[in-house]
Amino acid sequence: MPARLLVGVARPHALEGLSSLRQPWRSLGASSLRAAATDVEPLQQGSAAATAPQVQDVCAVLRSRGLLQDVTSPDLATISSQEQLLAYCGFDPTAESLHLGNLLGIMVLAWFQRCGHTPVALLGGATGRVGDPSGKSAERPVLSEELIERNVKGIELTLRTLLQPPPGSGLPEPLVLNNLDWFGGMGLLTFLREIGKYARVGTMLAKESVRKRMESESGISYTEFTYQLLQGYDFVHMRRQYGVRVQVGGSDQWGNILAGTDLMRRMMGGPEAADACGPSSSSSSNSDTSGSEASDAAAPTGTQQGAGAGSSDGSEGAAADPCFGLTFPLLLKADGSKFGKSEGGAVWLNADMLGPYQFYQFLFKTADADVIKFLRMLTFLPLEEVASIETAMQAPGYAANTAQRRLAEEVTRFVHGEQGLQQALKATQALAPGAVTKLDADSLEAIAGDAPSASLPRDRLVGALLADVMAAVGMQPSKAAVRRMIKGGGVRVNNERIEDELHMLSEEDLIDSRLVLIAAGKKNKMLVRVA
Ligand SMILES: Nc1ncnc2c1ncn2[C@@H]1O[C@H](COP(=O)(O)OP(=O)(O)OP(=O)(O)O)[C@@H](O)[C@H]1O
Ligand SMILES: N[C@@H](Cc1ccc(O)cc1)C(=O)O
Repeated sequence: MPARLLVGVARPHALEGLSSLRQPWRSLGASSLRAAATDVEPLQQGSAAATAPQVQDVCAVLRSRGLLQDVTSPDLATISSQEQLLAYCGFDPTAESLHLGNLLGIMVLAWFQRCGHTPVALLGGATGRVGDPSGKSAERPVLSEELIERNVKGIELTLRTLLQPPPGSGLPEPLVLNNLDWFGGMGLLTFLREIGKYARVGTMLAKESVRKRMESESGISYTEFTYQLLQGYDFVHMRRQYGVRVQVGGSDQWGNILAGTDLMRRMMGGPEAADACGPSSSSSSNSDTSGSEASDAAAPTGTQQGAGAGSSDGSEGAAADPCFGLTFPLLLKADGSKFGKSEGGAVWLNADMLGPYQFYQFLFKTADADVIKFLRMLTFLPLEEVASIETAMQAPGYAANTAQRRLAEEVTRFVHGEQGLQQALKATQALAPGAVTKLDADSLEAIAGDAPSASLPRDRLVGALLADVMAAVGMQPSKAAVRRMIKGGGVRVNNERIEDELHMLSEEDLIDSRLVLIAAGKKNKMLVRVA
């Protein structure tokens, strides 16, 4: 029996019992991984191959979920159904947290993992110091070393947590690497002799990311121009050291990914590497390549094959195993702009930067037009279930936002765990107008980032007129305005409607003796703390 594909559960922790995948390579050192990966027997239906590690065609899965835009060779489909592969995605530490757009890369790695392959998360400790010009109209600011280190820690934890397989699931453990480990100690002369020698300036200049910036007034620095070589070498290095054979990234990374396969061909040489690592013009799995860097896709490949063949670290044999690049479409907002961190209003994955309640609420507000697509891309729900949600949406009697609720629950559970989801659900219920759920201070703190907050000394809260408090914190322009709102039934304290214009706040109104939530109408909420 082929391995069952692991769908239907949002968080890997919940996977126990679902998997028949094993991981015989788990106890192997990193350098043995490649050998182990090539020892895998092809999977055969109903044969003794049941004892071999189980792998599946990851391209078919990714395509069905809308997560495959381009692939450098269609052979990846066949090879991924026969051999265990290591697939990597890189993340530069340009912020303390990853964001919703980055979740796509994590999902793609997670699907590789669920198909029996090893996900490799690469932290760009070195590349983050250089700055990727892809998709950027201006030079990136230079971040301090301390900030980069802090950011690395922040995103590393998220990657490790989200890619952690449940104990006993049999899914491969993730590998988390940092490119500062190989670039940190590399001198300029080594870089120029060992890497730069194999790069072609013409090809580098032709990259969309470089070309666009060269046309701009400020141009491009030599530093950012070099970025593609660093990312390219990452692939070469990880292939040699760990047997990584696939690089994935958003469609904006196509140029950098090709820089990797190109450099690999030149540095490692051999006709097989040349054949397998180059992009194939017919390989695009999706005719809509709008997100890809068009000129990069058309960049000449296979020219100067094997130039400088052979590598200084004696890994020529690696050329026999083809390597691949794969991109997924960018996650776009309703206005067509990319979910990112530089574009403002980032939907952070780190709970310290965006609490589970706000994260949940953001997904809950997904437009009807996007929700099915997001269910496919951002959750592990079986596609049949997504299809039935889609059908239900068109049927009479559909309760509005059912699909959005499911999306928000699945993604929040995956990112923030069951506890985070429960916190988000509790705050959501408690804040529904007229809700009977009692608020607690933690739920209130969870929404604090959403509602503005203010502080007042205890003696200006306890025993004070509500109208005075609301005017003092600026919720209404005057006490008279507050009184009018109370009369109209628009004022709530901790979600309970206030009917008395002369209502006084008491100690009982202070949740956990430190917080009170005041609402004037549906949208104007304020969390008032005891100073
Ligand atoms: N909206 C998005 N949809 C899909 N993938 C994305 C999105 N944003 C970023 N990625 C992918 O996440 C990986 C890491 O991206 P990175 O953190 O550098 O980008 P970013 O957050 O968009 O940065 P910036 O906003 O500073 O450009 C890349 O593979 C990139 O393509
Ligand atoms: N260039 C990628 C991050 C990355 C870094 C190093 C790599 O080897 C791969 C990817 C980005 O900015 O999104």
